[in-house]
Amino acid sequence: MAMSNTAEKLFTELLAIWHTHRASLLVVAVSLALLARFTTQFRNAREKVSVSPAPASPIDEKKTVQLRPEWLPENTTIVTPALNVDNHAEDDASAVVALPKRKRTPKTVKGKKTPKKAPKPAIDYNHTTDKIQPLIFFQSVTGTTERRAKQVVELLTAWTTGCDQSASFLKPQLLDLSDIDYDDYFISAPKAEENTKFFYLILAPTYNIDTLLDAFIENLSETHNDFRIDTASLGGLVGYSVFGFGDKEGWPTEEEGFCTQAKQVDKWMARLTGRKRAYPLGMGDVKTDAEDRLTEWRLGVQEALVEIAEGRGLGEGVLGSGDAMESDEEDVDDGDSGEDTPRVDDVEDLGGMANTNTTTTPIPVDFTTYKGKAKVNPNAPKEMVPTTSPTHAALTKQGYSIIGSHSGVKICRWTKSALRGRGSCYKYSFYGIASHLCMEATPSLSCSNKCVFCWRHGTNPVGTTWRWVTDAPDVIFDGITAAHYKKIKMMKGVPGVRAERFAEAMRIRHCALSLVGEPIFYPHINELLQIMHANRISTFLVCNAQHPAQLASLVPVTQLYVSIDASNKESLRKVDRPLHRDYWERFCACLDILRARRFEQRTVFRLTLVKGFNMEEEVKGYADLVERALPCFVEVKGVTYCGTSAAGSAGLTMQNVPFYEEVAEFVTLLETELNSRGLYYGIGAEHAHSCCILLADSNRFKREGRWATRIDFERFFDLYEGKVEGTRMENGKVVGWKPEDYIGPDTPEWALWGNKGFDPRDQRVDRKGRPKTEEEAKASPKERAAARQAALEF
Ligand SMILES: Cc1cc2nc3c(=O)[nH]c(=O)nc-3n(C[C@H](O)[C@H](O)[C@H](O)COP(=O)(O)O)c2cc1C
Ligand code: SF4
Repeated sequence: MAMSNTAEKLFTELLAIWHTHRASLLVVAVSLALLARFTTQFRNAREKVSVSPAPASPIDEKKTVQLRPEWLPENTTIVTPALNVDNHAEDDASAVVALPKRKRTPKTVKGKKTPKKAPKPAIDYNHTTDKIQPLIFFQSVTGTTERRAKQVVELLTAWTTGCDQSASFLKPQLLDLSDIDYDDYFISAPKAEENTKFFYLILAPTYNIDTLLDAFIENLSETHNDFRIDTASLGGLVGYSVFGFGDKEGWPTEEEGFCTQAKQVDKWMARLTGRKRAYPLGMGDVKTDAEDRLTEWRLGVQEALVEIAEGRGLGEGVLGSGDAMESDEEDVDDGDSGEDTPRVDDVEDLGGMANTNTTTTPIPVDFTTYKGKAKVNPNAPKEMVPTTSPTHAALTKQGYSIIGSHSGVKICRWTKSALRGRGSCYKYSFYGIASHLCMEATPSLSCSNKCVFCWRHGTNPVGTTWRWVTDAPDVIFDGITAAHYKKIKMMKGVPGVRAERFAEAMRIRHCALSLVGEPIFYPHINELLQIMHANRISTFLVCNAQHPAQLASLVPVTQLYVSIDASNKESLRKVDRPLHRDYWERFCACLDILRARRFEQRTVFRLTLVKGFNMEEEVKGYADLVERALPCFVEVKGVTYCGTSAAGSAGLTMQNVPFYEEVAEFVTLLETELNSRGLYYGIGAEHAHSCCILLADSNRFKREGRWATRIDFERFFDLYEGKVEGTRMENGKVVGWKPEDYIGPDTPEWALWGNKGFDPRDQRVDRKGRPKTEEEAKASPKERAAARQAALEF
């Protein structure tokens, strides 16, 4: 009872206080709430700042590299859920600011796209003054399409010279899509005389594996979606038509994949030309009717050419005249309703319309039999190099072991040479890596360049984004090491193999991630590197300076390379033939990243000199690049001629291979130029046999007047594993150590400039394996040229 009275009294008093101070209490409560909210916001903001910690390494400039959204990786296809946990490339890196990742979409839209609708077909052709230049493009992996394209050119040439309208035609030209620069033909019509008008014919096979055609199609789509470029930028053409080759035995219907890539090419060309399809897409089955279908198509094309030449145009609005909306795939991502398009026929109806004769113009059903829903998902990821592909066959024939579907390993000539005591490659002379302890591998056989000196043109997978089935890093590691050991074991019975070296070789100490392709393209490169480091395998990684986002987020390696294939934008375009249109901006961003990381890991510029392409007049330009990135080392190497037809078609011959003396002269000039700018690089070592010379930063890699370019590998791992006090790896970043901390012994006398770089403990042999005397070892230029051909790439 007493308790209840007290409570009642307390309640009455509180009520009285509330009535008296109601206003002030409310003000206090609101203020407290506002303060609490403000504090929370402030704390969140601070937490966000700390997500990008300041670089732990002693980076002197705090210069940040802006990563553009379009440089961030996309389209990573993961095969097992376990792989999905960490796509490293989305992380940021020291001194690198990553912009928010753009939406995952196969498109590269870089701004607002205007206009949305492709213009109606209007042919800018004056039949009294203009001439038609037919260009016949083809892509071929096994040669069928190339042969057929040549036939078409021959027949068209005969027809254009003999027909009534012959005065209107220029001689048809044949162009291989593997060799041309897309930008010269597929952004806008090529530059020519004012009264020359172009007509494109494209002959394309279909492959359900990656070929160069994937890159071509991607390029067409990017051009269409690039806001800087007119949506119908090929509107200047007078017309186009596509013919596809496929195989009905393996891909019986279009739904099952017959000629899908030709259909895609046709779709994008319709868009890019503003619906100037002069004749419907033709398709032929290589095993049955290809010849008949091709003849039929060619005759149709000729008729269309006559109409254009006589000033009758393409026949606007008529089916087959190039309506850009004719495919079920064409509009999925465009947001284009197509409301005012004269003929937005649903493709599923086209076959039906033809059959029921509801249209006045017959549809050549043999060519375009669009019907039914696709059962095969055209966007399903492909294997980069499936076992059934010509690329797989070609690589295997050349001694590569393909691991999974996108990685490769090969034991190089130097590994064999070192096993037999006949000398290691330049990596031994410069850095102390004995070739028999080295494994050469890549987790990505694909690349985003088509360098003139690359032997893989035509069959190699290329692309600007990773879009393949992805293998797990541990599977790749197990596969490449097992394949490497297997190949080493095969050397057991080879005459001259030294027992002790053979035994040593059964423990891989080093991995050169460079072979072919672009290793940082592989989305799980960081995990793969970490597995290697955990096994105390040191890593040299060479990248092509086209993937700044991946480079920025790469974990430290023992030595990080960037290929510098030219000193300026124009020259880089000619030498590397990059697929990325913003290749120069990407390249420069990679240089800035290299500069930011030069105190974390040893950074290297790799120059490959090609006479007539990137040597002459470029010393100053290369010096500018060195000044920009300040790499620890600059390796200068003469190109190795691969002697394939691909090299020939890229315009490369033996004349483009510089002599060692020419490389030496170039390096001396570069050294002088750098020194004149206060950049004290000097020639630290040479390996004449590989036509390779090393420039090194003398402030960092010279001790008491002696060059110290070699690496202390054990020390590298001790630092990496935190076994040296104050050092560790933290979140994939170096803490408490720098490249100078793992410098090895002085560069040996025999590797220094002027001594040619051959370890005297090894035996020099001639090309037939016979021992060379000291005198014979002083090779003539001719012998050196021959040796240079034998020298392997990295
Ligand atoms: C690995 C491989 C994959 C192929 N994929 C397809 C396909 O998906 N659809 C198709 O219609 N034909 C396909 N073909 C058949 C080729 O398109 C056909 O053989 C063509 O003629 C090859 O042309 P080329 O010799 O000019 O490279 C494929 C052939 C190979 C060897
Ligand atoms: S970067 Fe290497 S693999 Fe790629 S195209 Fe150039 S040479 Fe070939």
